[in-house]
Amino acid sequence: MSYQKEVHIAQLAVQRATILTQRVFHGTKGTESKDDRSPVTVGDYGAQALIIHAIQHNFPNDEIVGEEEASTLRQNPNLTTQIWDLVKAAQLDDTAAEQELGGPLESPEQMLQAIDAGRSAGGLRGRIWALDPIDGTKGFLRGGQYAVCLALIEDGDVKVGVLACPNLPVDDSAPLSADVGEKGSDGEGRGVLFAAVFRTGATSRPLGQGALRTSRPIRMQDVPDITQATFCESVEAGHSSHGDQAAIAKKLGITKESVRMDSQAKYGSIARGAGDLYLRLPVRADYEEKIWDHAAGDLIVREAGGKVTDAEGKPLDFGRGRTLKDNKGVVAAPKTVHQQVLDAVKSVLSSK
Ligand SMILES: Nc1ncnc2c1ncn2[C@@H]1O[C@H](COP(=O)(O)OS(=O)(=O)O)[C@@H](OP(=O)(O)O)[C@H]1O
Ligand SMILES: [Mg+2]
Ligand SMILES: [Mg+2]
Ligand SMILES: [Mg+2]
Repeated sequence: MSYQKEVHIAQLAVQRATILTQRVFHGTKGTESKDDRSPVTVGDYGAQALIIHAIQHNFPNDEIVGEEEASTLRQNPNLTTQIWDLVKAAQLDDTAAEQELGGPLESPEQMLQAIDAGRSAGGLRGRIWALDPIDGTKGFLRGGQYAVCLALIEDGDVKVGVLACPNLPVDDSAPLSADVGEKGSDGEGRGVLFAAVFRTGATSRPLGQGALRTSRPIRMQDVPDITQATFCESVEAGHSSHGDQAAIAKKLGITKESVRMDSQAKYGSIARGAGDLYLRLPVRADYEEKIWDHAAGDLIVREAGGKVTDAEGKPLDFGRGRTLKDNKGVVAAPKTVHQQVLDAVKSVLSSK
């Protein structure tokens, strides 16, 4: 199977969803108090509805594991109306592309049903889409990095992965910096769409509507000297262990500051050679990573010449349900240096 239709639809679907998420961000900027999470709630539900509608239109027999579900939304008609107004209005300029996605949704009830179609339990058999409508919620709220993430898992293996990152530079060669990571902005030159298909490589293209089909290949960069590597990690100290990650970097002789950014933008950034390593060491032993937080990024990095494992060196297992219950942590690096990085990870973890 070539998965050409799947990747094409997935790209258009996340692209359309970012029209909504960007409108939500701009529409609420300055009007909400800093700790108000309502924009992300609206964005999460709206983006999930739009993407599931597109999947169901094109692949009606596939299952979907989506992060959100509509039960609390059903109790809140005002919020439902607010989201419905945004969902109705989020359309691609390209009418043929819009038709390919099934066109606009028909009613608020259809929207709620679409959101709830993301309830699959996942597992080892069949075609299952993993969807994170807004990954990096904190990044989204502060105008920093976030991603709209969609992957197709077939019989437990990721076959297609797409990541829309509205606040990353379009330019694949733009170096990572703390500014790109933590602040970001969606001004000129920002917005990138990463994609990968199993065994055919990874690509990026501008997220802007003018350039629907101008993908270019991306590769991780060589790391001839690990001490010069740039590593990415989560912003939130509660999501990955900054202390362990600093100790691993030190063990490798890395002196550069880490680049902290929210979301799977970390996977996209290393896949295109803007950084080198992504380290995510667990803070709590009982947390199970969710498949929608990793599936697309895992494939994009592997197809760009990288290797992705957990902290023990096992590949991420997407066939175990809604979570990566057999994995702890994430270590993503170019193939050539992955073992060296993993040795440092094991050494730091065993000395704790
Ligand atoms: N305890 C714990 N440990 C690890 N991961 C967790 C944890 N709690 C939440 N999450 C998930 O982290 C997702 C965001 O990951 P990031 O790497 O972007 O983290 S951060 O936002 O920079 O902190 C975030 O995804 P979103 O909810 O889509 O933002 C969560 O699914
Ligand atoms: Mg997430
Ligand atoms: Mg999310
Ligand atoms: Mg969440």
